[in-house]
Amino acid sequence: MAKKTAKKKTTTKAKPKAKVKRPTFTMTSQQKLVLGSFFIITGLLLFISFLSFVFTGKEDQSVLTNFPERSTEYKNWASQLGAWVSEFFITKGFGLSSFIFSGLITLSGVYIAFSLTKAKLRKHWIWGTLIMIWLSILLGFFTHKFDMLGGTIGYEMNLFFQDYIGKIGTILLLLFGFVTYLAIRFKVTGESLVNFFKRTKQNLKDDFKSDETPPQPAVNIDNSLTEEAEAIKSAFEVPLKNTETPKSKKNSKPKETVEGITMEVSEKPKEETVETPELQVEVETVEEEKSETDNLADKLVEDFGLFDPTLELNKYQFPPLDLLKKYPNEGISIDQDELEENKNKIVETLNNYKIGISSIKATIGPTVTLYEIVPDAGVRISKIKNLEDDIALSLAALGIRIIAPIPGKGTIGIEVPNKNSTIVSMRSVIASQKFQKSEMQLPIAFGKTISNETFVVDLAKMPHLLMAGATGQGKSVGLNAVLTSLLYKKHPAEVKFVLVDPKKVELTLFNKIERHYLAKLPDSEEAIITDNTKVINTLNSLCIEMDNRYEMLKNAFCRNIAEYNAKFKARKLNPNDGHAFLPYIVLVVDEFADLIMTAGKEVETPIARLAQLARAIGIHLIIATQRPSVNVITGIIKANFPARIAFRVTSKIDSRTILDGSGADQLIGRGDMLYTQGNELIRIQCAFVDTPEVEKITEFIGSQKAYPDAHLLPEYVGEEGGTNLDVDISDRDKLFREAAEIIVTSQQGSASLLQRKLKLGYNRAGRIIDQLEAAGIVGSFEGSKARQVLVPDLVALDQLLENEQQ
Ligand SMILES: Nc1ncnc2c1ncn2[C@@H]1O[C@H](COP(=O)(O)OP(=O)(O)OP(=O)(O)O)[C@@H](O)[C@H]1O
Repeated sequence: MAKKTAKKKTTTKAKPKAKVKRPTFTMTSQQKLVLGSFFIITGLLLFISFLSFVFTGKEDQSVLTNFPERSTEYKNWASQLGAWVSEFFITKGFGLSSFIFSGLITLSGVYIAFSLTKAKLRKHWIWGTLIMIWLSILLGFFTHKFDMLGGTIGYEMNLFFQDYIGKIGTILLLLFGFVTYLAIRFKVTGESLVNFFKRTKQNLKDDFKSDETPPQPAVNIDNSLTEEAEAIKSAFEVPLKNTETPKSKKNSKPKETVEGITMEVSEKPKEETVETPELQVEVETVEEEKSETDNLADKLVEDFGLFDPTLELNKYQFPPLDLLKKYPNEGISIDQDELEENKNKIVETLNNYKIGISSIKATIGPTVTLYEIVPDAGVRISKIKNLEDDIALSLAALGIRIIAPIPGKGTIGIEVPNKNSTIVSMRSVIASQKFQKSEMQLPIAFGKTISNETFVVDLAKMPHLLMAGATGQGKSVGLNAVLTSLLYKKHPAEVKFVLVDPKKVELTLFNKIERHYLAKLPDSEEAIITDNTKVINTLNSLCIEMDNRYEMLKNAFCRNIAEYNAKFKARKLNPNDGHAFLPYIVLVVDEFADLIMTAGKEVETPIARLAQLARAIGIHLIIATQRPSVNVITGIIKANFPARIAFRVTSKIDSRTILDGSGADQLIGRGDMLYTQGNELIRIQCAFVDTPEVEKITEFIGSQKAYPDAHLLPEYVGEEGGTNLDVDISDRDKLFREAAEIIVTSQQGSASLLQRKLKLGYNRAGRIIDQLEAAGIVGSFEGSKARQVLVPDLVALDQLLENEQQ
């Protein structure tokens, strides 16, 4: 019982002890800088005083004995204070070794100001103080002649030792101190000392020897010796450097080198051993065998140069930068008051939640400033994350976003909108080096990041983009920025746009560049698609284009459009075999929600198909929507659009639908956006391009020589095209006869042959085959085998078709 109570007592006693928190004092970076500078200045002042004391100490001494007065004149460069401290440290203290003290004070200042490791500073202080004492005792031997050498302390300590162990004893004791210092500080060993002396002796000998001795083979030095050499090297860095000998000398004394004396050899011993013949592997490069076509291609390239897709419009001029507007106050101005005010607000708010801050850093962007916070040690980031909403509320400003923690940094970010935001002009991002020098396939300059860097991404890498945002938040401007970027970087031969604009207003300006940059269905008048049924046809046509391109890539043994085009430019692909230079195709759909609501699956299926497969063959989709609800951005669409942009949306749910997380609901609008390509979110101020600017650009391009027509997409005959066509001769496909001839000449009844030769889509080719079957030209479907061709030659075909007419 008694034991128990005793136990209890001890535990109850122990508890409050554990609870007691030692107050931790952490300084902000600014405080550190102030304190650090104070130490540096003090250290320098001490140094100046000491130095001056060496020359003026004698003269000042008489004055120093008196009580200090303001009028008294001092010779010391730091006047009265300098004379007093120097007298204290040098005469009464440690003599000349007091200089070490001034050095240590300055060093401390540097460590504090730049937040360097404290452990190292502690080491400097311990060793510095020991050296100071040691030196002052040593100099104490001479203090009776020059009293400032060892100072009173050094002199007295020297005398103290002399009284007990005599002069020699004191000298030996100091020597012992020196050796201990070398051993501990520089890890010097007896062996390394012996080696060092041997080496010095050897070098001296070498210096006296003539250079006539013929060079001898190099000798390996084992690792243990090299290690020792390293140890001495670190201990005696300076002497070693001085004794470095030229290479010829090193090699001239094999015996000595075997003993492990020649340090220099260890620097590159391996290179020398590699010279042994067994180790050298000769790699024979086998010349790739060239095929017949390769030889022909080389000859063509030799004669005509690489194929130039831009040749037809070789006079085409890219729009000049001047067409884009300059804004007067574009540079970022730093408002110190605002920064200070926001900082205080953040610190106060976090303090209210008992979250201490050890440092805070601001990065000013065009519309938003990022305050990066390092919380006090022990504050859990999850706590801040849980308080996200409350903190945003307390800061009471629209557009605050908290990132806890900033990925990869472990700090917490609070983004606060600037009172005066600056416009990021399209001109500034287009003119940036990053954009101008980019080697990307489809570079897009979206705007500027929070650290005011131009943000350029490659659409080809995305490979499709989903854009969402409530009305009036900058979506249309964003789309224009994308199109403008491409217009400034890509020749009309290299990229084609398919524009879908149900609103009928946003993209109409691009009509002017129809014959340069737009692609359309063969029978349509307008290149910009505003009608929903036409959209379905266009999307299916793009699917056909995709299938065709895959076929072309397959035949050319290429994995992607870049490889294919490179091969085509090198004239390795014959246009007579159906090959052609492939421009990138960018499909832009504005108001995707509208489309999905009216056409549903009919649109979703081809879009999903394109999104899944089109990346390799250069078709890229940009889809914009006002309503980012789940029935518009369905799972299948989302899964295929890893790159997403969110302008401001009205609810957290919308934000989740686009970005898989909140954040877009906390944006400030007017082009403030979040970009993700699957991982982190990047906040960007979208570049602003106004309608008149776009108009000027399209006019400039439109006024130049153009292609005869817009780029034609493959024809797509809708499902309503009917399956009975095959029976009725008059309703046969326009290409029926041509197809029949191809099939008969090649004696191969396959749809893919027609696809390839006639550049048709799978559906149309299939339909023609059905018609050929009905006409008795090919046999019936036989599973995976090609159909049988029932007509032996072209003459028989002519006869058959003529008979049909009668
Ligand atoms: N990047 C930007 N920088 C500055 N202001 C912008 C920016 N983007 C948009 N704005 C401002 O916001 C207005 C609306 O932009 P925009 O027309 O692009 O919105 P929207 O999202 O397309 O709207 P809606 O869906 O109704 O067409 C612009 O007229 C402009 O004043």
